Amino acid sequence: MLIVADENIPLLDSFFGDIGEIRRVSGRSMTASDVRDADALLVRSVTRVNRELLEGSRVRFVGTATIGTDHVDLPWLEGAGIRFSAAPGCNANSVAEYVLSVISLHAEKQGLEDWTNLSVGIVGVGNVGSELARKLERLGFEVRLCDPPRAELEESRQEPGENFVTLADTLQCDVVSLHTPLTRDGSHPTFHMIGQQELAELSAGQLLINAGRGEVIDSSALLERLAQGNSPTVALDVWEQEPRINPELVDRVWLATPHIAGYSLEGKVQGTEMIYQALSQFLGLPIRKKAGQFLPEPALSKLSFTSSADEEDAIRIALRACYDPRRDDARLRHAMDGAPAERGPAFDRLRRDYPVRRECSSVKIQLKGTSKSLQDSFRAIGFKLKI
Ligand SMILES: NC(=O)C1=CN([C@@H]2O[C@H](COP(=O)(O)OP(=O)(O)OC[C@H]3O[C@@H](n4cnc5c(N)ncnc54)[C@H](O)[C@@H]3O)[C@@H](O)[C@H]2O)C=CC1
Ligand SMILES: O=C(O)C(=O)[C@H](O)COP(=O)(O)O
Repeated sequence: MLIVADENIPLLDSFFGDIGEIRRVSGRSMTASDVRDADALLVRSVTRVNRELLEGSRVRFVGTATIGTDHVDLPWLEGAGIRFSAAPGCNANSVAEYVLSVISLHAEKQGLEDWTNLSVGIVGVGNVGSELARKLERLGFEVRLCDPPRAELEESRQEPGENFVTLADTLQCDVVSLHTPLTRDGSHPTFHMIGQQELAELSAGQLLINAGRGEVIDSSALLERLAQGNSPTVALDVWEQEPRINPELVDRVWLATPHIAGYSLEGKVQGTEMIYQALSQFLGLPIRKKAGQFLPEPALSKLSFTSSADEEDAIRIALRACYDPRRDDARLRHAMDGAPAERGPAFDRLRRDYPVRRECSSVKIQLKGTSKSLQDSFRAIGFKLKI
């Protein structure tokens, strides 16, 4: 059995080595000739999986080690009888931690003494949005949720569900965080969902975060908005036309990262684990391996705080010890300084050579004499506590 896989999927040998022969190829430049004699294809988000890639091949199974599936022509795969599996939720916690770190930096920049005074609107309340909402609510933030597809579903089932609000209501919040998939059809398409009109609703003091897909924001409209007065602060992890992103937009936004919100080691390895499970099931093989067995000891495993610690400082220190988006921002800005033809490859290299980043759950926090509210905050973020 031949498995063709994106070389950037971690732990290929550990998970798939005893299932078949593995051929590693570049996900970005994968062609039909790379996959023609494969039985299974394993990809990440940078490979367009469609008729052009797969027609005439032996491929019977496609797995993507990602949450998003907008790079895959699902109707075509179904019509061709090819089994497909994604990795829903694999890196949801990683994205939620990215957003928390961004909000904490924003609160500090605003000189806020208590970051929970910010209201947060979440657009798209699936695996990522729900995980983020859970953490924020436990921390004490006011959170507004916008998810028309879920709202309609719950209404049609007459289920008591979340108290969803409209996009317009969400845009009134101090922070607006986008977590929808990229869709172009259906009753709630997200392509350019945030355009000129929506951007005009946002003003200085507000923070707009996009860690969903770049095309959810109309970037020409965003560039225009950022050139006007009273414009919002913007943090972008995802971009239109990756990897050849617009350097002018990078210049104009406050935080710019190269689509790495979901790049915790845990998130990536769980993605591999989920497609390993799906392929094993498809082939009728037992599932013997688990992500946890391949996760190394974290470089930072313990942090201590005593009663003298200021609560806001303690949370900031701990969050940023795990993940500080400013490092990724600096790397991306540096990559954009290169020659125009070099920028796309540089964007991809930042992602390929991404340093190991561990989630907050890998760090144990030792607390001596600290308040109950600080303990609750650490737990809400996902840290383990030793009191
Ligand atoms: N930046 C990064 O590294 C990552 C980005 N992502 C992106 O985040 C997206 C969301 O991930 P999950 O929460 O796991 O997906 P999910 O499928 O669990 O949830 C998406 C939610 O968005 C809602 N939605 C759809 N259209 C909407 C609209 N027009 N307005 C408001 N809500 C709408 C859906 O009803 C659903 O509840 C993924 O599709 C992917 O594109 C995911 C992981 C990492
Ligand atoms: O899971 C998703 O969806 C994502 O956006 C991934 O984090 C993207 O990572 P790559 O597949 O582009 O490495």
